[in-house]
Amino acid sequence: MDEYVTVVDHPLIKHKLTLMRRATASTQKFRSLLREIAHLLTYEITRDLELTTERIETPLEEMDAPVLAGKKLCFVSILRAGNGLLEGMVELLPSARVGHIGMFRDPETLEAVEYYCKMPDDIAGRRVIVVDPMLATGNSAGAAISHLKKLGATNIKFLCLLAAPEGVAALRAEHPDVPIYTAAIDERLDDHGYIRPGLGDAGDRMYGTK
Ligand SMILES: O=P(O)(O)OC[C@H]1O[C@H](OP(=O)(O)OP(=O)(O)O)[C@H](O)[C@@H]1O
Ligand SMILES: O=c1cc[nH]c(=O)[nH]1
Ligand SMILES: [Mg+2]
Repeated sequence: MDEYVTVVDHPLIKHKLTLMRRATASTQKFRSLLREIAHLLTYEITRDLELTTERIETPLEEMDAPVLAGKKLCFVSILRAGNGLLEGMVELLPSARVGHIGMFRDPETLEAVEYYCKMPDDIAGRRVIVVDPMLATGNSAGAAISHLKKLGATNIKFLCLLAAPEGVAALRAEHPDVPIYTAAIDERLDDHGYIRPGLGDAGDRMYGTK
């Protein structure tokens, strides 16, 4: 891998991801773990946010205290499963703008089919973080990022929970300017485009649709 791929390596993330992988994890447990991991991943992916200072008064004296500058952030959730990560992210950064892009994978071709898109008008000027728990073939993330670039976005990162080596390679090739952050890279993709060992279908596990 290269410097554009960050595996966020932390014992808490590894432990919580293991709990999510277990086939016995309930829908409720799966969702709450995803939200918790989203907090930890957000901590890492926002490490380079600029700061400025504000003059404040503590109970004892005045000081110049650090605050986030600009706050021109936009999170883009790839529906449906992206919303599980998004929820945890907006808890940490409640002033971020949010865009949604609906994608499903054609089960035969594994190509991404877009069915919805709603973005803030000023997306071109924002730092964009695209989120989807699963990076399998890379088709969904690649198509979502291409759409955002057509809308003028130039500063884009991609955040997922679990990636296949094939998806990382495909996304690096299609969008070499987009850094990828993930909690883990698994062994492989299977013949149906599932990440192995993986955790199954993230959307179905989050929403109990299977
Ligand atoms: O890298 P890819 O091969 O494109 O696979 C990853 C995509 O597959 C899943 O979505 P799915 O199509 O199951 O839709 P859902 O989120 O509505 O369940 C997942 O949430 C990603 O969006
Ligand atoms: O393993 C996979 C692959 C694509 N989408 C998922 O939700 N899981
Ligand atoms: Mg999807």
